[in-house]
Amino acid sequence: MAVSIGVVSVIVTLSAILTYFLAKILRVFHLISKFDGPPALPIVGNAHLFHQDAREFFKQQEEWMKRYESKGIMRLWLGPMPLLGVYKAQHMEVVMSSSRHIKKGYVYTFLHPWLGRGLLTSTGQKWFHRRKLLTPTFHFSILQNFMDVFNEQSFIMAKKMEKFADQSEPFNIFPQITYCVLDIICDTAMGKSINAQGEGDNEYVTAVISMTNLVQERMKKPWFWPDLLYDNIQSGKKHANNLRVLHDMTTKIIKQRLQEPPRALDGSEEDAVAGKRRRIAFLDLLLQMHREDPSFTLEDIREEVDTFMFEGHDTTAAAASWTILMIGRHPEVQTRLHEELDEVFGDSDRPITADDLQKLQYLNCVFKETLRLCPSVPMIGRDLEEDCVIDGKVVPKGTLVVLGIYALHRDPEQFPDPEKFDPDRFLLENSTKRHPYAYVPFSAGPRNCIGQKFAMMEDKVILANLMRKFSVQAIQTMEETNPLGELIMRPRDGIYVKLSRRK
Ligand code: HEM
Repeated sequence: MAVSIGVVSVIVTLSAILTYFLAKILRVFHLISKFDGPPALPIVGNAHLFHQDAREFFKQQEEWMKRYESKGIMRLWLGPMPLLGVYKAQHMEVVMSSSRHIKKGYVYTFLHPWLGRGLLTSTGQKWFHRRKLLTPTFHFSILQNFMDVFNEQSFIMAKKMEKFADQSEPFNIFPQITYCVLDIICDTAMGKSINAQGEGDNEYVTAVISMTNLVQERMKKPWFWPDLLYDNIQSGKKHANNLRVLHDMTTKIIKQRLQEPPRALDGSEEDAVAGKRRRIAFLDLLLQMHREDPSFTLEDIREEVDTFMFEGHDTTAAAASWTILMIGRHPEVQTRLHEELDEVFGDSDRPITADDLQKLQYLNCVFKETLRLCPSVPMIGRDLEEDCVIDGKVVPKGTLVVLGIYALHRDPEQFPDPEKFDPDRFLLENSTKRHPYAYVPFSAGPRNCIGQKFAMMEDKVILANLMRKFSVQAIQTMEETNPLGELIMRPRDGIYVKLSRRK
């Protein structure tokens, strides 16, 4: 009798657990099925439809987004996992403005080995604390100190470009800009000059570029996801090797700098050898925080320096390169830009100041319009930790919400004739009525890009210093560059241009 009571209670408990999970699954299925999307199969969902080729996959996403454009919501099943793509301003607002939906999607875990649980990858209280701690490091007064670096490196790049000027063969400008922004981010994040723009191979630069590519490759290929498998294939071994180079370098620099006397954080100190102001880097500010509060450890500092290195190079390189493509394809825009630059700088080749940037309003519009059509971060993933309501329907906890910035920026209700490149859309008089979440290349709300002002200043200095010297002619359409919409939106086939000297 005692045995049968035991058996019955086990069966009852198991049934209760099973019923609980089944009810949960059915609830998710029931709620998600209220949203439209391509027909799905049991178990695999829509995974069998996905193109393996990166370019074809991006085109497929564009085609799907178009199909469900009127609502700006599209449902997909990644196997048994529900995914909701949203790309109307009012839906973006629901997720982006909330301080509850801040958990990054699963694919961000592939950044953990490199970036740890730093600002980009952490969530909950840890993220909140870090964000509060780091926000002052991006204050305008700190960024102004970086203008020297932006000018110095973009002058080096413009000088190097002279060899391409007036030659009949086009060249790929994307790698040149990437090396320039790598020099800038190493100098501003770590206070270290690595001379990526120099001729020689640099182990650290090679590792940053290779690591970024490997992480993107792994995100795209679910069969690369289990560590046990990944660690034993060629990509995984390369990943491990890069990781050693990257962490060795940042650890070495942090330790070196810790031995030195702290630098004046207002950048007022003179360098006795160089005879000019000693620059400060983000690292100096982070070390100061460590001195004041050792619970912010050296490992925490490394996470943040690595995060700035990762987030601060590909994004800005892509944005500046796409802008050059757009300028090179629109002669009327180029003429207006040259007129504005001539008005501010005349014949002078002096460095650009923060005040000059304020005056370069048309450049600002050109850059913003480029980020509309070619947002460096084309989409963002959020793992819902609680239900939310989008378009009057409940989206259940556990759904991966993909905020489609690329598609959002093409909403004809917000941007009539959306494929047309028209910088005037961003003149003050044309943008005041737009929904605040219709244009979000840097995301918006509590989890927006902390480096937004840095990126805008840096890229505008790079572009202005190039365009003061050269005219540019692009030989591809955007389509012909074969854009890929991965973690970063980048041209698969590079950006080929011809340059001619202005004077
Ligand atoms: C054109 C250049 C850039 C664009 C378009 C851009 C865009 C973005 C976007 C869309 C996000 C949100 C990502 C998400 O929620 O998953 C983000 C986050 C972030 N960005 Fe940027 N970014 C740029 C440049 C930079 C630079 C130069 C830095 C650093 C120096 C930087 C540092 C960060 C960090 C640390 C985060 C995470 C913030 C947080 O979660 O609190 N970004 N960026």
